[in-house]
Amino acid sequence: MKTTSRTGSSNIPLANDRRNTRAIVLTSHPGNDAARLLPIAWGAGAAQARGPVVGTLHNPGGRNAIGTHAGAYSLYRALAVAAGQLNAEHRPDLTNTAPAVPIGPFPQWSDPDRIVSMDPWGHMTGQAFGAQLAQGWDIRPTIAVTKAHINMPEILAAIRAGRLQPDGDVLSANGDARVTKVAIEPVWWLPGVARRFGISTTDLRRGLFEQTGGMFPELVTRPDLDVFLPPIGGMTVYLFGDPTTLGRPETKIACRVHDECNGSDVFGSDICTCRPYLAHGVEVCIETAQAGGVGVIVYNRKEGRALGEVTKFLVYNARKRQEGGDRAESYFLRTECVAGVNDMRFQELMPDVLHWLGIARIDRLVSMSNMKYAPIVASGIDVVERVPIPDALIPADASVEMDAKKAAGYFTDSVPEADELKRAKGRGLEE
Ligand SMILES: Nc1nc2c(ncn2[C@@H]2O[C@H](COP(=O)(O)OP(=O)(O)OP(=O)(O)O)[C@@H](O)[C@H]2O)c(=O)[nH]1
Ligand SMILES: [Zn+2]
Repeated sequence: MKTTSRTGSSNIPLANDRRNTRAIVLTSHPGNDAARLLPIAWGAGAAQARGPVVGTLHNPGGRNAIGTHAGAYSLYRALAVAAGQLNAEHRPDLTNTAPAVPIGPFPQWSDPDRIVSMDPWGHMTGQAFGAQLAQGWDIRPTIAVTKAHINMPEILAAIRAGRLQPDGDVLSANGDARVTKVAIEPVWWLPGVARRFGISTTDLRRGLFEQTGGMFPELVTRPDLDVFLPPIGGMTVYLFGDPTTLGRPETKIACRVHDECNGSDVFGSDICTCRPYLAHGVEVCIETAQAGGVGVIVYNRKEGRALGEVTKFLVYNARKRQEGGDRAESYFLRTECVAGVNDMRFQELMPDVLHWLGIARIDRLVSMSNMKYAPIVASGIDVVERVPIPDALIPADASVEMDAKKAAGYFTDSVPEADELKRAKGRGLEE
């Protein structure tokens, strides 16, 4: 490759020569200074006692975690560096990037087993670890908190139908809703993740090592490093109402925890209920915020029940081509045939973000999924009411999915009869 080529508008001086001559330093064996000088005491009550997570790539001895920040994008970063567009030594200038609204600390942050899949101090790195930053440690935020206005056609329709009333604050007459939005990257404390699933840390680390094709040797060679920045998508939280009232027992909370479905969420595909239920969740959140509470939408990047979109589309074909047509009875089976399981979302980790927000009770949980409800309750959060999707919002082609979920134990008072499940209700491939 020609190392002098440069594209894009970056003015960062290139380190091409260094890029090609820098020694490769293996991080797979102990002797690591950061792990000794900045140990992480996961779940310690105060930031200084807990210590910062350091995933820098500049100094292999300056790390106390496995993996890299924004792990899901690390290969794009590798391309940018290899192509000479990004200086591998670049350190972010974090001026003015601090949270737009303070969140926490909450008592839940100081229980090591309560939050194991994100860093509760991840948005407060500048504030909490100023001393270490001043010493030159490369400490980066894993959470960013900002503010926005969002506008969804379903919310405008709810205003027109008289279900929502604009108040000029939470909701404007043009359908704009004011939100605080939070982007969260995963940070796994491996002993806690293993305990959540009732497996040994050794088995977890071995599984992670093998299933990533040996991408992170430290998983097996560095038992002194307990924190892993996994190369997977994180989540986004949308908060409606005043987030500074979170953590107070009197604050009413509405919540939808939603898993990504690009086809429906973004493109409006009618094969499932994802976007309609998400929009209904936003409506309930706005109502709750207008009554003085906080509405919480958690959007997890777990496309196709964490099986991925290719698997999902393969399954759609299999469902629609099978003898007897697309029907609820074989809905999960068709997924299992392709993926080996019908779901890999591991909702056991999902309540972490709710504890990070200081939530101890959800007044209105906008979900019918027992796979979400059970871990939320088991993690110590009370759920007062479960809000099903209104029947009128279920798209025509989604009735196969809805019947299958209800038959599999979805929260409902209308479990479909066996005959219903056998009946082809979904469209064929050419319809
Ligand atoms: N693999 C696969 N995934 C699907 C299919 N239909 C929907 N999904 C995925 O299933 C997930 C649906 O998640 P949610 O909208 O949170 O719904 P849920 O888990 O059924 O629970 P509720 O909260 O009651 O809606 C998303 O990740 C979708 O991408 C399908 O046919 N195959
Ligand atoms: Zn969907």
